[in-house]
Amino acid sequence: MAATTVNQEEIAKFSAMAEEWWNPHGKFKPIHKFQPVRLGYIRENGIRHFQRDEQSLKPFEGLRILDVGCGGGLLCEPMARLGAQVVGIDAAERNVKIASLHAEQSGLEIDYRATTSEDLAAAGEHFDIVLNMEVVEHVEDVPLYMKSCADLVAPGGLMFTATLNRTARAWALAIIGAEYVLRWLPRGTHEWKKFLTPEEITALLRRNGLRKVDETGVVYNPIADEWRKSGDMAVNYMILAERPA
Ligand SMILES: C[S@@+](CC[C@H](N)C(=O)[O-])C[C@H]1O[C@@H](n2cnc3c(N)ncnc32)[C@H](O)[C@@H]1O
Ligand SMILES: [Mg+2]
Repeated sequence: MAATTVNQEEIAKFSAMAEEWWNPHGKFKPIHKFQPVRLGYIRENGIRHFQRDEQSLKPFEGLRILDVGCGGGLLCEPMARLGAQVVGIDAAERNVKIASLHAEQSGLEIDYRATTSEDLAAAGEHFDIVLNMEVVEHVEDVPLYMKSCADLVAPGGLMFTATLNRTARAWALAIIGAEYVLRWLPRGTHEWKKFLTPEEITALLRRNGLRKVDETGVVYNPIADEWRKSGDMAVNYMILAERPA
């Protein structure tokens, strides 16, 4: 059998929840709550890196963006609104259908495809920005996944990775807290041993020709009921890397 990043159980799990993607109070509530902090991070770093006008309504005009494991398109749509040409891929056919339908309703043109990073990389495509957000902890064959995502980054391009750290605190908060106590996520959403540390992600990026340019933790502030950037990377974190031009 050829190497694959697809874990069929994971794909079945996400397919079964596909109707929920755009419900801010549904099974993807945590992702909806992450939106402001992660969109701000992508926008701010994209503008700085590609020397775009901060005041522009469409600062990503002319950039090609790939969203790997795009789900219902929660990141693709805001990227298209910022002016980017967006390709969204997901191994779950149902996600791609839901995402396409939603984009149509939103009046946005987004190229959604039911495929994987390894197949797209084999086809030789390249993007200015690759978004790898909340996916790596759900794939089979992490080295192949990270290699194919990295291969998709054009020279001078960026890759954003967001995931969960493999710490005792991540087990307590992201699994026991979020799945069992608060019930923010369905039980079984995450498997602790699949989490990767920032050092592991950074090493995988480096091995595949990308250089880390920034990293940040993302923490929940219960008083404001919002997620914010933080120096604390013990649970949720994001890493920004570039492929030197
Ligand atoms: C937690 S969701 C994240 C969705 C989206 N990136 C976001 O942050 O809004 C993980 C997504 O990755 C997809 N996925 C899992 N394994 C994949 C693979 N090997 N290739 C492509 N997509 C995959 C799942 O179907 C699911 O839609
Ligand atoms: Mg996840």
